[in-house]
Amino acid sequence: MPDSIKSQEQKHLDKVVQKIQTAEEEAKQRIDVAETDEAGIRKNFVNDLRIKTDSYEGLLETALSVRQQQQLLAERQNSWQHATTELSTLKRLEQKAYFARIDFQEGPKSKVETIYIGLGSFSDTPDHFLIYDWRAPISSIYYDGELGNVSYQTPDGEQTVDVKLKRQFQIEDGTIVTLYDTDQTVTDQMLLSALSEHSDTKMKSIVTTIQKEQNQIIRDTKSDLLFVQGAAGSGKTAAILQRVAFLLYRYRGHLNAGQVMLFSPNQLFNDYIDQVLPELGEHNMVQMTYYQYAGRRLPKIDVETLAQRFDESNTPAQKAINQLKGSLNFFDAVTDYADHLESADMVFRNIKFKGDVFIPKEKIQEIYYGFNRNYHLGNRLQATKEALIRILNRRISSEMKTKWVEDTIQDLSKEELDSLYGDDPREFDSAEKETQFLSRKVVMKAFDPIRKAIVRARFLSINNQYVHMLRDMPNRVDLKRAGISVADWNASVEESIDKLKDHRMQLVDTTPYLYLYDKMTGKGGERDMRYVFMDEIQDYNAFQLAFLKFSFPRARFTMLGDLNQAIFTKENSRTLLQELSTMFDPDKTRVVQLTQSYRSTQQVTDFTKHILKNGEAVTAFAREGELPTVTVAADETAGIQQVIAQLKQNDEEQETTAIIGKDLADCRDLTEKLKAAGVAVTLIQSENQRLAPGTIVVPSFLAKGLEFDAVIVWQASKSRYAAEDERQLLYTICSRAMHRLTVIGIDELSPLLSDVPESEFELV
Ligand SMILES: Nc1ncnc2c1ncn2[C@@H]1O[C@H](COP(=O)(O)OP(=O)(O)OP(=O)(O)O)[C@@H](O)[C@H]1O
Repeated sequence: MPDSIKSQEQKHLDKVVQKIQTAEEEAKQRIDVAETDEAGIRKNFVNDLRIKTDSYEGLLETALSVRQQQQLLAERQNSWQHATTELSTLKRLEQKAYFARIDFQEGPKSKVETIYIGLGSFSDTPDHFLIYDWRAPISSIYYDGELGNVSYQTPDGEQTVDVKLKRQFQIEDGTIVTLYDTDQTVTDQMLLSALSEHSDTKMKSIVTTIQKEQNQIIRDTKSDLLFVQGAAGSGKTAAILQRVAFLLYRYRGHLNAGQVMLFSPNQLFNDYIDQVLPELGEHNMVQMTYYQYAGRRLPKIDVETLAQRFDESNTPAQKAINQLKGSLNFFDAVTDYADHLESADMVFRNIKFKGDVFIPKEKIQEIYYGFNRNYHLGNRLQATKEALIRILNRRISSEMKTKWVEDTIQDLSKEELDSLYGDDPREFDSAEKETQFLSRKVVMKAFDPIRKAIVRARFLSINNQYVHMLRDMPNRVDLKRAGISVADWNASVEESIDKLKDHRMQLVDTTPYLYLYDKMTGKGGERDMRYVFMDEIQDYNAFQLAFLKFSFPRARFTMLGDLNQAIFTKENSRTLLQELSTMFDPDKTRVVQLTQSYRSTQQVTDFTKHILKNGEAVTAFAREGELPTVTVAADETAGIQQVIAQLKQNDEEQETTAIIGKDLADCRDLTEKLKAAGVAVTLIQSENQRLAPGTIVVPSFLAKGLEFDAVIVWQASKSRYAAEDERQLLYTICSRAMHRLTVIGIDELSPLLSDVPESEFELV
């Protein structure tokens, strides 16, 4: 690139930066004005306000004046907010005004236009944009195409332009460090340098180097279901975060971050990605793991944790049962069962008062089933509650005459009396009237828990109902076809009952349980949620997906996953896809496949992909690195020595390392031994822990979605990874490495690695 171009661009940049600085000054002034005005209004508010309460007109005048002041304040606050947001965008732009320039022509005769693209828009006059936001429709041409004709979507339809120049900049503190012109033949220099950087405990935005396929995901506005199958490291997570930023921009004013939700694989991952949106000047969306989502609604039940689920070793019968409980078939069966409750079989509980039955369950049942067929579960329950409240109100008078009420009144202390009288006048015509007043108050207070129990539908029993449903299931699903004997099913029901008694539940039961509860109580889901994102979809089951669709009826779904990394559902993940396809309108479903892996060097990607058999396609990105190393240590002590030596080298070369063991027990053991040898490491034991800088030791099931400069696979031995269904797990672990992969087996290496050609690793 000739220096003259660089200096011309620098001149242009200087001009833009100068205008940004002017705009910053203006924004600051507006902030000052708003602050002074606000202080003034508040001060005058007190001085000016004359409270006139002697006449109706006076009251009205006072109210109007308060309202007027409030409006003035709100306006100032609005303009303060606006200017503050603008100032923070300007400050970011001042450092790095833009990262790309595009020259294009709208038609053969039109003149060539130049635009610059950055993290936010900036214009010096309303129609003169010096910088375009990367999310603006026109900016799409930077990501979507090379030179020549490129189309992009505008709110008015598709537009095609002839791109003449595509230039990328690296700018630091207002100075152009480098710039490249790109065309088809040149590898993307910016991407290469972005990918060669060291890992961090926080993910960064990829706005400057979004790739064409990723751009399709980011800018999709049509699909009800956008499904992305993407190889490990293909930027699925990166793409959804930029997609959230895009949607918040595209639907500004109609969509806020609270209406966007991301289900992520674990809390560590939430922690890892939580800076990306703020970096882009947006608020974070609602972020939760499915476990947290379900657990939040089941505060009294201990839901099985990830670690417990990972350690579970199920018999073939249990596996078949879990598979059935996670299927769409089962979802339909629960729906049927719930519909059937409209006419029979709802389980009721007595409403009790002071240990005695107050309204018997038979009575409740009579009321509940007394409404006509037009009543569905939701309004039937509502009508029942209303009827029960009426019964309760009628019982007040008779209860007032009982002995306990009289006794209670006798024993009331002065404070208790005062609180019963409240603000009511204490003048009564007779002592009898006064007793009556107090009796009513005493009874109403005592009935309060009953009132609450009715309002909260405590006369229903979700636990009993769930058990009833499980017992009834053999009538609704074809157990034989699912490969389950009646005896095995019944045994599993008993097991669920035992767990429930102990306030525990397997994850596979939580969703049918919640779904049944929502159906019983007529909940229609959260209608306000507009976009739901689900990462690592391969570890969900179809029931969960159907339930989320039911729970967020107005949301559009973006689901991302990698069938190669199904560490919990294993081979079942393939049936998930089929089931998913029946849940959404095919015309509104879009499937995108990402095969290029950006995370790892070519050498690491080539190695890891040979772990898979019949896996989804993975292509390495041409970034060179060293060959992975494989060691088979004679015993554990030798293995640990190898870990220590490797850590030393990684530290010297400033490569952040994660040592990934299979389960928690292995990781604990290794951590202790490393610490005893004087090596500083942090053990990550649960998904609720924070990611720590420095070397970490982490069990496989918590490493999902994360990445590290260097990975040491601890105990890649036959004793740990031998079963065919552990291939995906081993693949997931190895694919966390960005630059360096060290595989250490003890005694005998895992046979799952035997297909990796010798030329793809170094034996040490
Ligand atoms: N277009 C891009 N520009 C720069 N970096 C990118 C790009 N796409 C992906 N990356 C980087 O590649 C790495 C992997 O991306 P990400 O974690 O989003 O992949 P993933 O598909 O979710 O992977 P996995 O399924 O293995 O968790 C990240 O460091 C991300 O920043």
